Amino acid sequence: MKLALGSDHVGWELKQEINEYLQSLGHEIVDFGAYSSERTNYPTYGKKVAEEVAAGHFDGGVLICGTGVGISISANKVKGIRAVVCSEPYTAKLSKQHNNTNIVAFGSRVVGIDLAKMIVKEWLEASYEGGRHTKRVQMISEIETNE
Ligand SMILES: O=C(CO)[C@H](O)[C@H](O)[C@H](O)COP(=O)(O)O
Repeated sequence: MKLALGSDHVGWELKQEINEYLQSLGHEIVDFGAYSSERTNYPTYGKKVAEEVAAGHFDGGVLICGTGVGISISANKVKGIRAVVCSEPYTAKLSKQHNNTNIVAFGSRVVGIDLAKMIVKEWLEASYEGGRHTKRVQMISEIETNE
């Protein structure tokens, strides 16, 4: 898969490790920053990755900040984005199966590298189930349209 990565300065180090891991699994990665531990602002990167995914340039996105919360909130402000923030792989898996998430986010202050790897692996390997979930996901989209 072609994946867009983003983080703030707090998530930068973990993003480097996740980038290497995803490439080792054969995925094509583009890192949209941050590119150092110098203090920056997570909305910048949440928005950029979300816009790239929403535009169809990537199959999905991975976002990392201190908790995963701010950067995922930022991403979810972009139309067409369903970003999940999670700290264990079960939520990541079901977010794809039931909610058709297209971005997974987590926090470098919350999960270590091994759990982060499990989260992204479960998320990437899961597939959206459609069926009874289709109407609900459409209802989410309609919220955006009716803004
Ligand atoms: O977790 C985050 C947002 O949900 C951010 O990484 C931190 O809250 C924060 O922005 C880190 O910035 P700091 O100025 O270095 O504390």
